[in-house]
Amino acid sequence: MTLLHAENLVVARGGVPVLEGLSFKVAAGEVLVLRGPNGVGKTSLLRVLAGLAPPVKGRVESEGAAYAAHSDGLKATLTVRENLAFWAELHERPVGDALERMRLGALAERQAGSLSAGQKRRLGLARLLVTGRALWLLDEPTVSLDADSVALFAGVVRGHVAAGGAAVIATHIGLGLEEARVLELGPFRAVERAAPGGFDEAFL
Ligand SMILES: Nc1ncnc2c1ncn2[C@@H]1O[C@H](COP(=O)(O)OP(=O)(O)OP(=O)(O)O)[C@@H](O)[C@H]1O
Repeated sequence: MTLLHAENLVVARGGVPVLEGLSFKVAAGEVLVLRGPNGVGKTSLLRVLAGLAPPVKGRVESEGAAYAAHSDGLKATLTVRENLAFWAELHERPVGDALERMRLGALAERQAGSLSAGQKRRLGLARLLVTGRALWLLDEPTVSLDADSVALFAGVVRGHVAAGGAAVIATHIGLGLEEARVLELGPFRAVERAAPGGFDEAFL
């Protein structure tokens, strides 16, 4: 079953096309890793896939996705448990075992604002579990995570796809998900973006 279908996408940021000619499908049970140098357009593409920004051209079809980005969208004054309860209510779902699965049990009564960067990240990822969405769109999900937490995260993704979910993940590091398909975005850079004289925009 296809959970995401992107067709002939042109993706812009700030009105400037950054990626073009992108077509791909993501099926249940699949992990697609987006790769490419800083500024190539991974975040911009994920925002379009999540429906947060429209594509300049092309189409995105999905049944809706859970999106997790740099700003985790956590409520700083609520506890870890309350944050998850808030998200669960929003999605009309039970909190279930999200706390335990992201090893947040011991931090359940702490205010989210007092967590370390990595702990906040784990809470942001626990949020995905309570959305009940089959498709996860993840922007650099392992930033601030230590090696154990990266492995924990990879295990949660593996469990999610084994249960019929799918994930699209922008990341610079290897996640140890051998089954993941990799989409290199470099070849899809929008031509208009290339400055004359071979100027390398990657260093802007
Ligand atoms: N708000 C914005 N307005 C205009 N241009 C932007 C904006 N945000 C990002 N850009 C530009 O759009 C291009 C794509 O950025 P994007 O964040 O999608 O890249 P990325 O591949 O996710 O990068 P990174 O690996 O550094 O996270 C970059 O050239 C960037 O400078």
